Amino acid sequence: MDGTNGSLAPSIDVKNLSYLFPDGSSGLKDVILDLPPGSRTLLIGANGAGKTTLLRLLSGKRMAPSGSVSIAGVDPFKEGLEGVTYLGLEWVLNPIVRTDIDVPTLLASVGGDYYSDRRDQLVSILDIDLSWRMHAVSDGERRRVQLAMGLLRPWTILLLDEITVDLDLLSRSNFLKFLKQETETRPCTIVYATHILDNLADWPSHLVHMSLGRVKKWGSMKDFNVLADKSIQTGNSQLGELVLRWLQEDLDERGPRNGRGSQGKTYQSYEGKGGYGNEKKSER
Ligand SMILES: Nc1ncnc2c1ncn2[C@@H]1O[C@H](COP(=O)(O)OP(=O)(O)OP(=O)(O)O)[C@@H](O)[C@H]1O
Repeated sequence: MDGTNGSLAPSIDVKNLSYLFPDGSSGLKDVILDLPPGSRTLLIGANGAGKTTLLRLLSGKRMAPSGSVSIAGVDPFKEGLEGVTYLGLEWVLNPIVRTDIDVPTLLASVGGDYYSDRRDQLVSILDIDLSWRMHAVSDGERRRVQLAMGLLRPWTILLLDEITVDLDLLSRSNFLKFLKQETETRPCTIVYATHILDNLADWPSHLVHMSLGRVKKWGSMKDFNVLADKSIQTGNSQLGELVLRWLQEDLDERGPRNGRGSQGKTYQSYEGKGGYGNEKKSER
């Protein structure tokens, strides 16, 4: 926990949280987490590990899990969650940001005139040109405007599902600095799911490692003994090396998706079922 406002910030407390998708398949199994007020947590895991599922549950977007979730002492499934911002794919895909609309109008639509100081700060940090029209900007420029929109209201919990992939290195670095400063200057807590660890080693206060719908490990950066310097052999940060080891262990435990002993299908099991193989054969 950093800063003087940490104790006023919300904690995230998850006990034995399990979730089944509507098709009956398992989404989360007995997830236990205790993230302190004012923490900045990186949520780490291979594709399909369950990061989005967990973030959506924490935001109250999915219902009726077994187990309990408490955010700042409030159960997001029973009571409305004030101050929780979840920024993920659905939010990114909102079509309004591809129409012929100007930036000031968009920012005003999410409270920009009310939170004018924050608006001006975000416009500056994300290097946004107020004369842009949204149908005529690059992907990264559009993402910067979206981030300003998403972060404008002063949230107390921010759940970020990798949405910085389009940002150039400097914009991403400034954005992450801004988030760090937020947790240090006002009561708020962040969980950020990402695969991109470049220049991130001194950002998190906590790490969570997920695999196959479970939280395998979590703790503070100190618990994991991760420093911000680079490995002499590979040039990777110690954080990068730790995560590579975790993902390799997960793959070794699970086995390849279509390999022997896995539950995944093989190409063979698709033969005769109208897959690509069949179409190609019939063309010959
Ligand atoms: N609606 C659904 N019904 C059934 N299974 C689903 C559904 N949505 C996701 N899954 C499965 O749940 C698992 C976890 O998905 P999730 O999106 O949470 O992973 P993730 O860790 O966020 O992955 P990524 O890094 O690729 O974004 C995956 O194996 C996925 O196929």
